[in-house]
Amino acid sequence: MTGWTDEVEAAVEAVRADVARLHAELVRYGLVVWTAGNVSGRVPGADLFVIKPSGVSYDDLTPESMIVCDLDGHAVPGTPGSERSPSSDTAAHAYVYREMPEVGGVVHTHSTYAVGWAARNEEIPCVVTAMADEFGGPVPIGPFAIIGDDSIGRGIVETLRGHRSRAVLMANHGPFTIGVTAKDAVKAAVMVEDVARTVEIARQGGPLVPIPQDAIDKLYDRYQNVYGQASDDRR
Ligand SMILES: O=C(CO)[C@@H](O)[C@@H](O)COP(=O)(O)O
Repeated sequence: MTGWTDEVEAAVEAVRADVARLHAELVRYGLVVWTAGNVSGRVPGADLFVIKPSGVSYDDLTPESMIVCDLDGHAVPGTPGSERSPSSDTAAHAYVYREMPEVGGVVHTHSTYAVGWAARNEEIPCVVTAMADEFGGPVPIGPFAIIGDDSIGRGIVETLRGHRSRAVLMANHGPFTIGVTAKDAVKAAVMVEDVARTVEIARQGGPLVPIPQDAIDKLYDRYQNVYGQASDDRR
């Protein structure tokens, strides 16, 4: 018995379905191997979020197997999935939701090229328009942080708060992305791997040419405010 209102119950069901489905997108875009990545989504109108169980095959993820947590990262007792261990990164996701109320989704993957930049502790420089559009500049490196407690969350927040980028490459680990929804955070995870790969390959051919800051600003503004449809999540 959770004591949730009908509205909260309905919102939880919708986010469970959304988060379960979005893990398939990580597979579809080649961002994960085995179970090395996770998606979570905030429940609108409640101090709750939904995250996957730890180490469970993506093929076996269903809405009912998702875990509903409070913003301290504790599973809500008696809810479906609460008997399982949540993702190893639950405390990190919870910290982001507590500290950044504008965030509605968090994603982590070990996508190959983004992890390559993280392994070198090297930010991805803004040398292609797709980066200016999506991230508004370079994709930053976050601190090295131990897995399992809120250290990663603190690193994400200290790096991304006030930054245009919705992706951070946690040093020697990999990308974490945020979004206004879980789907939006998945999009950022797809895009950061795409630019990590493109810029890596470009650098093999010769020196990279930075985009001037005023052009980055214009590209970012257009993509955030004009590109796509007025009904898009980010507008
Ligand atoms: O990054 C790590 C471990 O390095 C984890 O996020 C990743 O393996 C996914 O773990 P979970 O299955 O979400 O517990």
